[in-house]
Amino acid sequence: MTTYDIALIGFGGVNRTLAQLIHDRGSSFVDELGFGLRVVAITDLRLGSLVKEDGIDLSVALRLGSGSETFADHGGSATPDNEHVIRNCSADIVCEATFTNPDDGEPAVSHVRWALESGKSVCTTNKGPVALRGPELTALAVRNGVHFEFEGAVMSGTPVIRLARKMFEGLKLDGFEGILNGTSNYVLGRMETGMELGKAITEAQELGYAEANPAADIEGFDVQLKVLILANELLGAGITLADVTRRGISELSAKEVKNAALAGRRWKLVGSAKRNPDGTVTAGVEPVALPLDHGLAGVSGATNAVSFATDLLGPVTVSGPGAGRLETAYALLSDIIAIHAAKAGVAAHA
Ligand SMILES: NC(=O)c1ccc[n+]([C@@H]2O[C@H](COP(=O)([O-])OP(=O)(O)OC[C@H]3O[C@@H](n4cnc5c(N)ncnc54)[C@H](O)[C@@H]3O)[C@@H](O)[C@H]2O)c1
Ligand SMILES: N[C@@H](CCO)C(=O)O
Repeated sequence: MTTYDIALIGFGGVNRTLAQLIHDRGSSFVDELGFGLRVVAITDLRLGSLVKEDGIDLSVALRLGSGSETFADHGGSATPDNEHVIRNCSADIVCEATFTNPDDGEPAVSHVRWALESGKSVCTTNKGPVALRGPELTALAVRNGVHFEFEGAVMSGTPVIRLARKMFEGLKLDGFEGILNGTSNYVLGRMETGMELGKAITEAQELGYAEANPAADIEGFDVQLKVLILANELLGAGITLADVTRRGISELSAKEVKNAALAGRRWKLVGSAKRNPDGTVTAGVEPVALPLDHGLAGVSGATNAVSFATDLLGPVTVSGPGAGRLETAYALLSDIIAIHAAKAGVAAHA
């Protein structure tokens, strides 16, 4: 029976929920998915680091976080020791779910690089490494015979990247437009009811949607990274973050948002990219007051949706959860499933 040993880098909402899934359903994975999962290392800024080659007792790890206990109280260290843990633990797969840093993607870029260099595959929901160093890290994975998967970096557990890659073969993608941030979409919906921006943001934080610094959601930095990922990964745009224009929603008042809804329009934060006749790609993020009959106007709450412009089918829209601890933990599980399938494929052709 195949068992994958997992290292969890960052033990917050997403990786903690993945650990809960493994704890609760791990025994059914073997029958359902053809493999078992065992967590052999966890690091976190607040909890430190814990490494157990025969598997960490997740019922113990999952109880930590609210009190003063750290991994140091359970045979581990009070510090994350990320490079040592990532390079030396026995994990087959590293799940990187630390804070997204939109400036340079660090330290997550280093976490991913250390894992790939030490022959470990990586699954990540962290947009930084994917948006800012994606091609370089993918090439490093190939050179080391491992996998770099990042389905959860865009639209959480909604499999937009793998779907476009596998199901759009033969189609020419000329662009996309979408609602790619659950927090801002949830906030705009609450503002339509008259709720002030600050209170709506607090609600999104309590629901586990928001970034550590919610300005990333509200000012469009999160969508800017996601537009860059989709443009480069799916349109082959070859652009950089500086090429993606950005405006957020903090410029909108609750009154403007509410009045627009009364006038038959809905404010949405829209990320888009369009291939120009000369082959270059123009990309950006901006708030738009959409007419109610627009395909994206009805996308509410933390739901995301992206409509791809294709040559043979016209617009094709993918919609689903764009944020949420469980939804995003599933994205990491879907990455592990993809790695297992790739390994099985290789074995089948060996
Ligand atoms: N929550 C969602 O809905 C969602 C959806 C898609 C993608 N993401 C992305 O997934 C990542 C994790 O999201 P989350 O909701 O779990 O965030 P979170 O803030 O709940 O958890 C992040 C954890 O990482 C830890 N951490 C930060 N820097 C670290 C470091 N250098 N070493 C070790 N641990 C470190 C923090 O202590 C924290 O516990 C983020 O990059 C986020 O943008 C989140
Ligand atoms: N904070 C992000 C999480 C998903 O990337 C959002 O609200 O969409």
